[in-house]
Amino acid sequence: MSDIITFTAPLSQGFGYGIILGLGFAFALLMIFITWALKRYQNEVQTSEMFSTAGRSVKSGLVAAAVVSSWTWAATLLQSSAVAYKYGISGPFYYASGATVQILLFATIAIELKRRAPNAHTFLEVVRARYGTAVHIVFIVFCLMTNILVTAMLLTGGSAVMTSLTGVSTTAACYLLPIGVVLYTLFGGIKATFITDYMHTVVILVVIFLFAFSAYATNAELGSPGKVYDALVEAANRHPVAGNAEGSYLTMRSKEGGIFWVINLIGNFGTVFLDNGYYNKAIAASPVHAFPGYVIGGLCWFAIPWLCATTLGISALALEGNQTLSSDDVTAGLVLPYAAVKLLGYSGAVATTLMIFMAVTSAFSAQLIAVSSIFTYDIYQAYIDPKANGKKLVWISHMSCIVWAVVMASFATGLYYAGVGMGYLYLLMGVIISSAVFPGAMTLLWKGQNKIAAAVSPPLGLAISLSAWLATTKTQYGVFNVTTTGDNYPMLAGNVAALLSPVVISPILTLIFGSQNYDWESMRQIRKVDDTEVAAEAHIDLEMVPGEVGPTEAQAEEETRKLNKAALYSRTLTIFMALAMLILWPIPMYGSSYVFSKKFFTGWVVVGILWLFCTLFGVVVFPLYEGRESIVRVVKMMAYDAMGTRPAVYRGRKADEMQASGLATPAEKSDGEKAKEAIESSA
Ligand SMILES: NC(N)=O
Repeated sequence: MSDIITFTAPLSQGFGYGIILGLGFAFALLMIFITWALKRYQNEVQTSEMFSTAGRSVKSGLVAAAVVSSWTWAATLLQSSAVAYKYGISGPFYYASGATVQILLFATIAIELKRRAPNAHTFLEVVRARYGTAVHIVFIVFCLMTNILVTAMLLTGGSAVMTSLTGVSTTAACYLLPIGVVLYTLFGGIKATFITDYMHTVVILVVIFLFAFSAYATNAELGSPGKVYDALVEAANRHPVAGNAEGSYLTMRSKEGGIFWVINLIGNFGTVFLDNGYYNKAIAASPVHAFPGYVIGGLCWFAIPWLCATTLGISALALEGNQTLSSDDVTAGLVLPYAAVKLLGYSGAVATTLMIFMAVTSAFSAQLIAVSSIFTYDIYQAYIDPKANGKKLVWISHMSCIVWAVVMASFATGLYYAGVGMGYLYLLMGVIISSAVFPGAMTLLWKGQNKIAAAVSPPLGLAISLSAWLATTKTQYGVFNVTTTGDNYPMLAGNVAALLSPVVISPILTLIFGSQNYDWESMRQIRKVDDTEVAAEAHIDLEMVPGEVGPTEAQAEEETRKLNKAALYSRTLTIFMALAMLILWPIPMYGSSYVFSKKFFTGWVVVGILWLFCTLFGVVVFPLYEGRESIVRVVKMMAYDAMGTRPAVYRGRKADEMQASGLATPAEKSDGEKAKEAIESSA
């Protein structure tokens, strides 16, 4: 019988509060600077359009980086390591592939959204335009449930790690973690969060490399794939894994791992297809960049949980000796911090605290933008004040961020006291939300689905999934508690029922009540908000703010032509990539019950490390390359400003107006025009 590992925080509480509050405020300051610079040098005023759509001009590199950062939750690092610890080498793959295919498939949805509703702010607006109020309300509920679950997982996972490593109170962590991120999201809106998210991703990648090189190259106890391999063989001798081929940790043939894979796949269909954040990013992308942005983002993201868990979850097994982590600690997400401290001691604890802080805050900021756009456009503007101007909508966006953060901190604290950890929520998410995935996707893909099918199949699917989940718990265990309801089998039943029941219900209801035969016109009629007042207050001409002026007719036609061409190509490519991750790669390995040889394991680890290098290129180097002209222009203008040699042409006046008001000289006029041209060409 192994001893249960007890945690002693290696860092001080002062360090924990310093990271949570200090880094939070530092990012808020940085965001104030970025927002100021974007306004001064790029004319990006925080109009309501800018706050939630970034002027619809973001390029694929930055879209990919934003997808990676908002899809890298605390769970991506913690839960993936937990399943590696429980099921062995298959766990990281099942986590990573089970959450990558949805991003790849979403690329297709992103194109449809751009084609069919070019002026939409949220997915829900599109639902309303097609089906009207009843269906809109159903989807508001499902989308908000998605945001509740994701935010709760961020806070429960993040606070558990902060407590285990620094000893800060879990309640305090739940309330303090959101402060900095709310501040910086308020100042920055979606565009500025794209930029800070980029920095968060850099930190996360560097920390994963640090741990990977420690475990597989430099660590005194492990230090090579061969030694890790030997330690895994010993671990399986001490406690063979039930349901794995030969009881080994070194096989993809894992029954429980496979069950987790299905649950993971289904839950993540919900958290991508029903999270407004992913539609927000598609909306923020310039039309032709949405598809490559999502494909690059998905492929780059894969390596994060895969290598992180193949390093930390596996190192926990290799280094635990005769001890073992309690199942509560595994569910709470503490495998990763345990392994990090075992590998790198004090530095491992510091690196983990930083990495988890970055993962929680960047994903949290994406949640805030998503939720605020629902409250602003889908609740306030839709039902409370349809004539609200841009200024009022910005205020509503800000208030909803603050209220959401307070409510979610309280909810996460409640979950902590109820003994519900991040791992439980992770398995549960599909049961609660995934019945809206099929009718939601069909809103953009199938002209037949009628209003009744769209309104009824999500709640009916939810009733079926809850029944399947609870009935399986009852028949398997006879009692309901966190352990029994959180077991793999009840969760599997609930998840499968959630995703698949609407696949049957929606077509049947469409057949009974008749096809809608939708012409897509009402989606195209969605209009932008009038931000004239906000721009006037910032002394900037509205037409100079990126995204405020629509394309000319010729430009729109050209965009539609490109999007139509991309639609066919994207469907083929994304379906092929999804099949490769779901069938071509794992199924032969599962079916053959192959147990890894030492050489194969070494190759597996090397591929993981190389893939993370590709990620580094895709979401760190590529966005810089793509944005090089804007970066050089902004840096040059900052230098002019600092030297006092450049007149303030970016104060939002056209040069002729500046002249009229005595602010400009003829030389400034040509600068102003150049600036405008530059903005147009960068947009
Ligand atoms: N984003 C996920 N599922 O890690």
